[in-house]
Amino acid sequence: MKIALIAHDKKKKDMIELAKKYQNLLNRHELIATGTTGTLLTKETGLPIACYLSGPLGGDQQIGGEIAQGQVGLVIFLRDPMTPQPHEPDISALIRICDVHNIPVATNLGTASLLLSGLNDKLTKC
Ligand SMILES: O=C(CO)COP(=O)(O)O
Repeated sequence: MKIALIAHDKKKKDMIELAKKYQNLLNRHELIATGTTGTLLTKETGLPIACYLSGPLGGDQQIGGEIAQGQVGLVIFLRDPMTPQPHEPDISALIRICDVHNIPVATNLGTASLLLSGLNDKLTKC
């Protein structure tokens, strides 16, 4: 499954910890990410990640395009609800396109942990 990983700046530390915790699971999937998130995750975890443009430069839209084409199965998007983002329309569009195509999207750490542990359970039972 292709999994998209995206985190706003104040959530990048949480994303790194999450990726380390679920490293074995993530390793079994194809990973894509917005530019800064992906670069940081690769450096911190060694996971192979295809890095797209940085979010404010169009990375959210690139990932949204893949979701619209049915290529992404899960989105982890750790959003910062306390900081205004210059590309807010792109962020809304990304969440919307997940809803349009019924793609699971976690926008906070609690949901992300639940989704990844659920996926882990499912794979270990197979
Ligand atoms: O802004 C983002 C998502 O909206 C994340 O982009 P970066 O991973 O490039 O910081």
